[in-house]
Amino acid sequence: MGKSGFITIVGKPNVGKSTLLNALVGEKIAITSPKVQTTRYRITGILNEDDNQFIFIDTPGMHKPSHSLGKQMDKAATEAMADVDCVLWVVDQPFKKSDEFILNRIKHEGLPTILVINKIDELEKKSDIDEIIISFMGKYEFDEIIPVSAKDKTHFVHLKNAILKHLYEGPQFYPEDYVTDQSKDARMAELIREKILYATEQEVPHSVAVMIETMKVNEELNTLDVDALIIVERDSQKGIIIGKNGEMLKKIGTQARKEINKIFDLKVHLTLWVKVKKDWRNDPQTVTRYGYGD
Ligand SMILES: Nc1nc2c(ncn2[C@@H]2O[C@H](COP(=O)(O)OP(=O)(O)OP(=O)(O)O)[C@@H](O)[C@H]2O)c(=O)[nH]1
Repeated sequence: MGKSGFITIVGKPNVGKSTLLNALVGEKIAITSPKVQTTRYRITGILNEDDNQFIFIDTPGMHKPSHSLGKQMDKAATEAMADVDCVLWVVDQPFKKSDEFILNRIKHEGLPTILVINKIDELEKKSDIDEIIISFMGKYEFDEIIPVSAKDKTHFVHLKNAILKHLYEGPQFYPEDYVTDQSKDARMAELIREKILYATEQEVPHSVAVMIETMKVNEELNTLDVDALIIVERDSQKGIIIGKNGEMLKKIGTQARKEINKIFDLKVHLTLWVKVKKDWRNDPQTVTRYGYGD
């Protein structure tokens, strides 16, 4: 009988948690970007392999929260560490004082934890990996310390074998064709947000939320008509997202549509709307309504 279980992926913002999740599952489940704090809620990605089922939980990068959205993100990451079989703590640099925040939570949960050193493709010398390993030694009784590259899928067999030791024999939790707990709406909204993260700078990416308003099958054209709402915090941000003569919005729409078509094997007709909701990230109710709350 195969094994199955839950594995939470935690770490600071931008260390490559979502890239690792996608690479392990073999499908784009979570959006990724070079901007910090891309992931805003916990996302489950499921890998079925050789009768085993790995249920990975990707979490928002842990940081000291400064607004309601940040508090919800932090809560999502912390709660995802309860009741799991194993934790992957992803890092890409030697231990710093700022890592104590996560270390203390890991110590508090006391779960089997694998330290995953990511982005080794970017390191020039083997001694750079050693430096990271040494800096984390003695901080916690890590089950294993495994250097990987989520980008190149390096040392994945070793990583999966290390995880398997903590999973349990028994029936699988999800059907074999199930890859994520996210709804189609949520995945589409996230793909649109990803294109905005790449297209905008400074505070704009962090001020954006995306919601799918309506989704209707158009039988005449054999398309799926999707209306999505992009929410920003200020009028100036609305101007940036729309761009001169609407060019920015058009670019975001085209990129999102192409990827949605590919991932869902669909023909989508996507219409984007932009709305200002002042300081929405500071309003707990709005944060929840936009899908980032409990
Ligand atoms: N070179 C290299 N880049 C990587 C690797 N893994 C992730 N990245 C890049 O690092 C950046 C952040 O990746 P994400 O997967 O979004 O990071 P995250 O930890 O989920 O980020 P948050 O959502 O902010 O917590 C992206 O630009 C990725 O392409 C890797 O193994 N090698």
